[in-house]
Amino acid sequence: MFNIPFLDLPPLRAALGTVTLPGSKSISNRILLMAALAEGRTEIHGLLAADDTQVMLESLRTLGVQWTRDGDTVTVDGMGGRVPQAQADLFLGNAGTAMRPLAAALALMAARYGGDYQLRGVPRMHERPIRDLVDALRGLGCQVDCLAQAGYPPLRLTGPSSLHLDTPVRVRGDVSSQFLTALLMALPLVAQRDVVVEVEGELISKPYIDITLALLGRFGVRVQRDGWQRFTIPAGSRLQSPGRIHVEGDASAASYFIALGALAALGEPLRIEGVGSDALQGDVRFADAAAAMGADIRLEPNALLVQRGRWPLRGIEWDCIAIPDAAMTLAVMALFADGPSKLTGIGSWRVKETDRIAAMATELRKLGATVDEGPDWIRVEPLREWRPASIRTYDDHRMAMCFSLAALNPLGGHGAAPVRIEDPACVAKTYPDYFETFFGLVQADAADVPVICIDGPTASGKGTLADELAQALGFWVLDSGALYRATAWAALQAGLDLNDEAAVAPLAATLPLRFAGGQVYLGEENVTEALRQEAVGLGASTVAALPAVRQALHALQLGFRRVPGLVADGRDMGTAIFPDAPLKVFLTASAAQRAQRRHKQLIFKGVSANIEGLLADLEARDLRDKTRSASPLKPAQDARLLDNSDLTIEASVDQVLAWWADQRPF
Ligand SMILES: Nc1ncnc2c1ncn2[C@@H]1O[C@H](COP(=O)(O)OP(=O)(O)OP(=O)(O)O)[C@@H](O)[C@H]1O
Ligand SMILES: Nc1ccn([C@@H]2O[C@H](COP(=O)(O)O)[C@@H](O)[C@H]2O)c(=O)n1
Repeated sequence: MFNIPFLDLPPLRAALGTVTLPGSKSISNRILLMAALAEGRTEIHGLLAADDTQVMLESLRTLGVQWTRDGDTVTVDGMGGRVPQAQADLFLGNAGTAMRPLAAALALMAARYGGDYQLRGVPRMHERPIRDLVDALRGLGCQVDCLAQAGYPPLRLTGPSSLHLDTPVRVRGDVSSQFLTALLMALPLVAQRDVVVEVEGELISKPYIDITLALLGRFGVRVQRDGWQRFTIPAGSRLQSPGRIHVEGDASAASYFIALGALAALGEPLRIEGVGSDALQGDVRFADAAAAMGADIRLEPNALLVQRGRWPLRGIEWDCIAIPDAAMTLAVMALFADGPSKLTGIGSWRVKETDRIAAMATELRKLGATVDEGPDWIRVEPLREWRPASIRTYDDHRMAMCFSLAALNPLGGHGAAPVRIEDPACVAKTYPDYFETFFGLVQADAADVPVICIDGPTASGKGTLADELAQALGFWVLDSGALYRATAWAALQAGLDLNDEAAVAPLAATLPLRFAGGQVYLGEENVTEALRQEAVGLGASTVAALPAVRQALHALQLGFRRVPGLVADGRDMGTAIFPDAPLKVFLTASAAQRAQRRHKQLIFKGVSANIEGLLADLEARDLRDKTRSASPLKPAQDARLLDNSDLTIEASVDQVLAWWADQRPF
């Protein structure tokens, strides 16, 4: 996950590949609660691993539920209808799918057996209305207190109290369908007699109720539904574990990849695995809206294949009442259409993680779009002159994910503009690896992918600086010295003369080199430590003077220029490999300083060394690197010079980040 203040996306032009969706958030949290309330042990496969499921799991543990995790399988020992802990204080973050169902289940538990539970969340959770559920629970006879503001969390649920199950439970359905879901999941706990729930007002997000009913069915509870206004939980209903259950992929998350395919899968379709024609989730109907805009979509039972169909996309008017979450993606797709698009039925956006209508309109306008909004609709004009924009995400995972698609702007107008996503880590709520997955599918012109070059003599701190910059910006790193070191090491292992250009160059061209998890591998062998030996460094500077070796490693280095960007450390990054890089830094420090740093580094690693010897070695290496004919060590003409002899690592990093910030258009 990119846990950084912002993530810059370069302009993107195509998409290709296969994505396997994470488990559905809505299904994961429903199953977790049902498994906890049920009799028996449930093995849940494909559970979403994200913030919203984590708060549910932690809450269940606080309530005394036993569960274990093995990869994406969680095994829950059901508590058989009674919560072990009669008192608990639960923090539920911003997870509506945890707050509402837990409120209903614990209110009924407290009423029936006695108890005292407090449910709280982040400040935004305390602004999200829950009055309709509170009213319904109070109507049932539960004791529910709103601890800050009437109708909003935090809540306190106490008991015992007597329940009135003989008259229908009434709940409003026009603000959030989660209130009805919460009641339907909790009422089997007290269904000694038929319990009837009546919905007041037009029920929104009906497909989510279908999910609830289907999952209740898997747990042995067959709710009778009369239209969308009346639901009966038959007397004697009890939640019983189905044994094993599988969570289907997240259909709302699929919307980003459906859109990606519709916009940018130009030759062959993007394959989206985890949801398909037999999906439970209503958000899979997003595919209908995308198809109406022109996407070419094929449905398989557990997969979607999407590619560009009509182009430009068609502007649409669409009632999104059944797909409120996925509908946000349509608003960004609308920028690529041939006419305006109007999305209606999205009043619930106002009470989600943020006021999504206001947030969407504000951020689309930053890109240059013309947007109108109403209480429950938004209208978006297509965009031709895109502006680089820094997109605020409002602690809303869906804002971050759907605005990633704006980086495809070269497909939808003139020019090519980078897009900045602020607080990209907000995707942790439902899809921690979203950006890594997205980057694995998209393609950019190499020239659009930014590179920061850090060249300079040995032990000046290039590697350290490059790693810190890459971490701060979410970029890849190229330690080009490792390529020359690996060549030298492999040549030494093969008993070659390091000056034998004809023998060493073919070795460099076919190095089975792999970087993974901060380690360097040659074939299956981890050579990270071996390559850092001083003798190998000296050998590297010998083979690096051979033009055929440099030529052999050239294409390999270019391959590191990948979305979202690269920090490249070496000797000729700015002069020979990435001459078009937008920022080149030539990093130096006095030879004495560098010898001291290297000495300290080696002593720290437990390698004995003396400063005089190190100084002599590094001066010899500097001389060879500077005086060789092929790509000698020297600053690029447009490089910024940074002498860090008297700078801390932090100060050097800040300086380069400041130079970088100056160049960005945000
Ligand atoms: N500004 C700095 N102040 C003090 N120490 C530093 C500074 N920058 C780097 N160092 C330290 O100097 C040592 C050498 O740094 P590093 O390995 O990053 O250099 P390098 O230029 O990449 O070397 P090489 O070219 O040999 O790979 C490390 O121990 C690092 O922590
Ligand atoms: N772009 C580069 C990088 C390195 N070299 C040569 O490799 C030697 C080892 O590099 P380190 O950065 O790992 O110390 C170095 O002394 C150079 O001779 C190079 O030529 N070009």
